[in-house]
This record gives sequence, C-alpha cells and structure tokens, in this order.
Amino acid sequence: MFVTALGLLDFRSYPQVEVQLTPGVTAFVGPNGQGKTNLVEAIHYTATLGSHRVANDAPLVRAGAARAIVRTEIHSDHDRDLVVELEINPGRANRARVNRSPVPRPREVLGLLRTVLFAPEDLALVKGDPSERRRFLDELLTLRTPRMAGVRQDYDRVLKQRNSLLRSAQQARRQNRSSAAEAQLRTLEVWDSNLARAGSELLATRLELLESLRPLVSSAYDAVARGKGDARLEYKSSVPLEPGVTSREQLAAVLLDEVHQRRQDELDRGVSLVGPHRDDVVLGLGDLPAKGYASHGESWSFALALRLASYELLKADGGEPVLILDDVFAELDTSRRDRLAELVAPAEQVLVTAAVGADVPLELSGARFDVGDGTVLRA
Ligand SMILES: Nc1ncnc2c1ncn2[C@@H]1O[C@H](COP(=O)(O)OP(=O)(O)OP(=O)(O)O)[C@@H](O)[C@H]1O
Repeated sequence: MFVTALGLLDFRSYPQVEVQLTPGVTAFVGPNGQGKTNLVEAIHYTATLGSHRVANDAPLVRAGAARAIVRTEIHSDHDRDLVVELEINPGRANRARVNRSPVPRPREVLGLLRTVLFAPEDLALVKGDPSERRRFLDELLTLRTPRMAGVRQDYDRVLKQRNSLLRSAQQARRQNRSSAAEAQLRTLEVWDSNLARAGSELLATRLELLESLRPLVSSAYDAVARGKGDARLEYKSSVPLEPGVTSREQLAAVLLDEVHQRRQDELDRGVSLVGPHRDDVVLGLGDLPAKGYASHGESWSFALALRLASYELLKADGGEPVLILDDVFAELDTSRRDRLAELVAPAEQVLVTAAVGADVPLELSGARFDVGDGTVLRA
C-alpha cells in the first residue's frame, strides 16, 4: 500500500496544495514552521481520523476557513486504487467520500489506509502518562480492526453517561435527597452492565493485541539498541486479572464484580474508577520499569521499538503500512539514527520530514520535496 497523491484545501497552513507521491522514500525538507509536518499529519489523519499533535479537529482547519478537505489517493494491495476524501468541519459532523461516493460515517474509511507514524512526541509513550500508552494501543487496535473505533466510541459514551450519573448521585446524597439518590443508583445498575459490556470488548482486544505485540517489541528493541536490554510489556488493569481470564464473558464478569466492590468509592468521588480507561501498559527494561528509570537514549529506543513493532504487526496481518518519520532523525543520536534508517529503508513507502537535508540518513535517499512559503516543490 502506498499513497500516490495528497491534495489539501484549507488544511493547517495550506490554502491549497497538491503533491504527487511515489513508493520508496520521500523526504519533505524545509526550514522550521513551513508546513512539512502538516503534510504528513494529513496523511496520518486519513488513516486514523486523528492527529498525533492535537486532540480535536479545530486546529487542523486553516485559521479563518470554515472547513478543511484532505484528499488522499491510495494504491492498495488488494483493492482497486482508492481516493479517500475527508471534509473536516469543526463543531459539525465531518464527512467522507470514497471514490467520490459519500459514505454514511467517516469512520468507514478506517482500514483503507494504514500508517505508522514516528514523531518526537513518541517519547511520551515511555515517559508520559498512562493515557499516552492507552492511546497508542487503541490507535493500533483501530488500524488492525476498524470496528474497534465503534467499540471505543461506545465505551466513551457509556463512561460519560455513567460519570454524569455518579456526579448526580453524589450531589443527591450530599443534599440528603435520598429518594433521588436511590433512583440514580437503580439507573446506575444499567450503566454498570453497559460499562462491563463495552469495557470487556475493549479490554479483551487490548490483551490480545499485547500478546501479539510483546515478541515484536522485544526483537525491535534488540534491533534498535543492538541487543542491550530486554524490553517487556505488561498490561496493568484497574481490575484483578487472573491468568487465563481472557474471554469477553469472563472479563465482563470481572469488571462488573469490581464495579460493585468499588461502588462506595465511586460514589464518594463521583467518577468511574473501574474499566479500561484507567488501565496502563507498564514498559519494562530488564527488571525495572522504563518510566522513571530508563535513560533518555533507552527511552527513545523503547519508543522506536513500539512503532517498529506496530509496523511489523500491521505488515504481518494485512499489507504493509505507510511509514511516516516526522522530524525524528534530528532527535536521535548517531547510532539510533543509523539503526532506524537501516530498519525502515526496505519499507514500501517511507515519508520523512526534516529541517535540513543532512538530517535524512543516506540509507533513506530517494525523492525530495522542498517545502517553504506555502509551496511543496519536487527538488
Ligand atoms: N490551523 C492553522 N491555520 C493556519 N496556520 C496553521 C494552522 N496550524 C498550523 N499552522 C501553521 O503551520 C506552521 C507549522 O507547520 P508544520 O508544523 O508543518 O511545520 P514544520 O515545517 O514541520 O516545522 P518544524 O520543522 O518546526 O517541525 C506554523 O507556521 C503554524 O502557524
């Protein structure tokens, strides 16, 4: 799979731009703030319907414009070539077209393009909050199994409803409105089951994903750090998970049981304390956790290993994803930079951004575009 063309209208800094792409390596080179990342962000957005830089769509639309359009043309391994067009409408529903036909919901484009993006922000996968690692897992889940976007949305909706109910119940109790508090508790039972249903689906697929990812991360870490260290991943759940408890039904029962156990705690705090939204993936190096212990270089190796493992996993289960390396080479020391370049060079399509040409390792020589003053010109 590779991207053959990108067209942007009012996306980030671009009023309008068209770029024709080829397989192999393509570097976007230009001074800071000229719009290199904006180009690859648009491609990654087509694959994930999310940005690696912002949590909502508004900043993706050019300041002063009402909507942005991202058109990505894809040469696909299995299907005929595809044109995916996304209309980003902050504050209103986004729209999507595939081969010029509207699709009912934008999330139906998930799975048509698969990308793995490496960026300086990836260091937060190792050093940052659990939410970073949950996002990593869920984004990968969705790339592998697009219907998980619906499950995640469903879970978030349940969580929002349940939290609002817990807050109302907390207030009713504080104000001694006992009949209101009782009614809310009865409604809460329904939302407990909803949480267990959607939560168990998410938890089960995360656990399956982690099983597949574990050996790949370990060997990718070996490759990046040249055999120094033993990278491990452990799922840390907000519920006690016994070995062998992996089916949706078993996990739903465990979640429901824990929700009942923590009822008082949840009512006291007015927030859902049990479920995959509270989970984490503990990254370990040897016997120590990476967070708080790993050196800067080791943390980078771990972050790169997570991305390389994602790439291997996606490649193994359904066609090679497009690799995007956004500004990473300037961040890495020479040895990691060379290793990464060697490891990604054979990929079908690699898109690299760099402030200066010298930041792009020689192994990754290929097509080059100069980016500046709102233009993207083939060098
Ligand atoms: N919604 C928007 N509307 C208008 N301009 C925007 C918008 N979002 C970002 N920009 C502009 O885009 C530019 C940043 O683009 P981008 O992040 O792609 O730069 P870059 O070339 O990758 O730079 P660097 O090398 O520093 O990473 C900034 O000048 C920023 O002001």
